[in-house]
Amino acid sequence: MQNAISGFSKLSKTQKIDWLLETYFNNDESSRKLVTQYFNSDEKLQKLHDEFIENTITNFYLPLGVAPNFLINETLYTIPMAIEESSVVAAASKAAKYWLERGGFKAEVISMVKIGQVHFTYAGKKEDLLNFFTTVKSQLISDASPITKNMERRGGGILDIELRDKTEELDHYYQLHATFETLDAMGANFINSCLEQFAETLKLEAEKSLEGQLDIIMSILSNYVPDCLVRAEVRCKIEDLKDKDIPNPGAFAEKFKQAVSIAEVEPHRAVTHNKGIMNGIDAVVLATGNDFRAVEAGVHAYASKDGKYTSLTHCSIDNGEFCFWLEIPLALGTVGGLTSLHPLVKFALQMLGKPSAKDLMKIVAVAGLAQNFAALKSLTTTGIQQGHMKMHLMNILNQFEATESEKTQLVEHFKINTVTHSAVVEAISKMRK
Ligand SMILES: CC(C)(COP(=O)([O-])OP(=O)([O-])OC[C@H]1O[C@@H](n2cnc3c(N)ncnc32)[C@H](O)[C@@H]1OP(=O)([O-])[O-])[C@@H](O)C(=O)NCCC(=O)NCCSC(=O)C[C@@](C)(O)CC(=O)[O-]
Ligand SMILES: NC(=O)C1=CN([C@@H]2O[C@H](COP(=O)(O)OP(=O)(O)OC[C@H]3O[C@@H](n4cnc5c(N)ncnc54)[C@H](O)[C@@H]3O)[C@@H](O)[C@H]2O)C=CC1
Repeated sequence: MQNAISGFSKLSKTQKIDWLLETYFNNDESSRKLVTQYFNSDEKLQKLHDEFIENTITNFYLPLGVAPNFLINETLYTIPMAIEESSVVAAASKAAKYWLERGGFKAEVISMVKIGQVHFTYAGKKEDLLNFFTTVKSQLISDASPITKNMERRGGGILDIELRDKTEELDHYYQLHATFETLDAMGANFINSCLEQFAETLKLEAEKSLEGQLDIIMSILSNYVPDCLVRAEVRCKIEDLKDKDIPNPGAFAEKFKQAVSIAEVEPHRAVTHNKGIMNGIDAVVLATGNDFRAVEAGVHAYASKDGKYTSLTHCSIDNGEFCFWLEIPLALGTVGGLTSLHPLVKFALQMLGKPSAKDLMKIVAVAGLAQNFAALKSLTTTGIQQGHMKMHLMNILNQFEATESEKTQLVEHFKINTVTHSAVVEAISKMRK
C-alpha cells in the first residue's frame, strides 16, 4: 500500500495536484503545467465544473461536433455530438444528407414507462405477505405523496406497484416492482426517493402487522426499461437508393439487408454492429448531458431480451420498398441532472429546439440509426477503412507532430492514395529526409 492516503478528499484542489505530482510524477513541473493549462480562465465556470464530480483536478476535453441536415418527422435538426472517435460525426452527417433527399427519418415513442424495485426477503408464509401487500399498497403510494405531488401535478408519478415472488430463483426473495411516469426527467433520483419511502413504509407496517421476518435488502431504479421504447426508421423505393456510391440499388439493398440479417443471427457481429449504433447514440446522449452508462446498460440488455444477443436494427425489402429501422429503450431527461447546469449542454438542447424527453428520445434513436446506416453502407460497398482512415488521417499526422505545411501536402497526397497507418508513416518519413 505504498501510495495509500487518508483524507485525500478533504485536501484542496491544489493540494491534490501536489500529492499526485509528488507521488507519481517526481515533482515534475511540466506535469503541473499540463494539468493546469486545462483550467478555464473563467473562475466561476471552472468552479461549476469542479463541483460536478468529486476529487476534480482539471477538465478532460472531448470535442463537441455537429451533424446538420437531419430531417426527423418533417423537422430539420442539427444534432450535437460529443465523441472522441474520428469519422462518427462525418458518417452521421453523410447519412443525414443522404436521407434528407429521400424523405428523412420517421420516429415515434412507443412507451415511456420507467421501473424501480425494492428488493427484500421475507421468511414467513407467502399468503400472509400477499394479503399484507394488498392492504398496505395504498399506503405505500400515499406515504410517498410529498415526493410525488409535483410530478403528479405535471401529469406523471407512480403508475403501479406489484409484489413479485422471486423465491423460485432465490430463497425468501421478493420485490416491490414499481412503474413510473417521469415525463421530461430521466427519473433516477425521483424513482429512488420514492422507492426508499416504499421500503420504509413496508418495513414499518410489516413490523406492526405481518408475521415473519421481512428485511429490506435495497431500493433502486432499474436501468432496464423495455417499456420506455422508441422506434426510428427510414424507407424509400429501391430505385431511389441510387447515388454516387450506389450504382446498383437493387444489389445494394439485398447486400445491406444480408448484413443486417448476419447481425441478427451472429452475436459476434451483433456486438460490433450495435457498437456502431452506439457511436451515434452515446455521442448525442453525452452532448445533451444524459447518463450514457444507463443508456448503454439498458440498450444491451434489450438486445439480449430473447435470450441471445442480437442486432438492434432490422431491414426489410417488400414490394420494391427498402425499410431500415431501430427499436430501443431510452430513459432520457431534458430536465434534471446536468441539463440545466452544464453550459454546453444548455447550448446543445437549445440547438435542438429545447426538446421534451420524448423528442430527445426520437433524435437520439435517429442518430443511432443514421450511424448504423453509414457504417453498413461503407462496409458493404467500399469497406470501412477508406472513409474511416480518411477522417483518422489528422490524428496520425498529429501523433507525428506534423507541421501545417506537412499536413497540407499529406492531405493532398492521401486524396488519391489509400490511408493506412504505415502508408502515413512512410510518407512522412520520406518528406522529412
Ligand atoms: C467517413 C465518410 C463520411 C466519408 O465519406 P465520403 O463519401 O468520402 O465523404 P465526402 O467527402 O464525399 O462528403 C459527403 C458528406 O459526408 C459528410 N462528411 C464527409 N467528410 C466530412 C468531414 N470531414 N466532416 C464532416 N462531415 C463530413 C458530409 O455530410 C459530406 O457532405 P458535405 O458536408 O460536404 O455537404 C464515409 O466513408 C462513412 O460514412 N464511413 C463510415 C464511417 C463510420 O461508420 N465510422 C464509425 C467508426 S467505425 C466503427 O466504430 C463502427 C463499425 C464500422 O465497426 C460499426 C460496424 O461494424 O457496423
Ligand atoms: N442507476 C442510475 O441510472 C442512476 C442514475 N442517477 C443519476 O440521476 C440523474 C437523473 O435523475 P433525475 O431524477 O432525472 O434528475 P433530478 O434529480 O435532477 O430530478 C429532476 C427533477 O426535475 C423536476 N422537473 C421539473 N420539470 C419537470 C418535467 N417537465 N418533467 C419531469 N420532471 C420535472 C422533477 O422534480 C424531477 O424530479 C442523472 O444524473 C443520473 O446520472 C442516480 C442514481 C442512479
